[in-house]
Amino acid sequence: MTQHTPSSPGADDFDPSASSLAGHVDESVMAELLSIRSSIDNIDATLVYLLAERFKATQKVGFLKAAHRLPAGDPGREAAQIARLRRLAEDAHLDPAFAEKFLNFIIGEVIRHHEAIAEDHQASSGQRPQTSALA
Ligand SMILES: C=C(O[C@@H]1C=C(C(=O)O)C=C[C@H]1O)C(=O)O
Repeated sequence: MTQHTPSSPGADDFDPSASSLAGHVDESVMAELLSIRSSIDNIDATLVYLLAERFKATQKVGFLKAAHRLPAGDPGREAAQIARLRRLAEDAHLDPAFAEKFLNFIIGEVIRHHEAIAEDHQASSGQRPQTSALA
């Protein structure tokens, strides 16, 4: 059996110099590209850790809602969050429409998780599914 012991958190078989451009562009251009990509690699790793932490928190919300038979989605909270993120995005020179789309994508996934948690909770406690939703 082969043992895999990463030398640093997140180290794996990732090749930071992997590129379809290798051999097709000037070496100095490639060097500059790889240097910029090293920042992109750090940012992407951070995004994964941030999302993992966010989902840890939203899972806790899902269990709390299931235990108290609350609806998975909270449109009032979502509207407030989206308005806030749109303002932050504008200040940060990020397209607010993209920020909204991205948050909506994540929220959609969170709501799916909450629905699954509620179903599991109802199945294990013998309760009937909750049909009412708050507007
Ligand atoms: C996490 C929650 O559940 C849902 C998911 C949200 C989110 O991912 O930010 C926000 C509101 C809810 O629709 C919550 O109610 O706080």
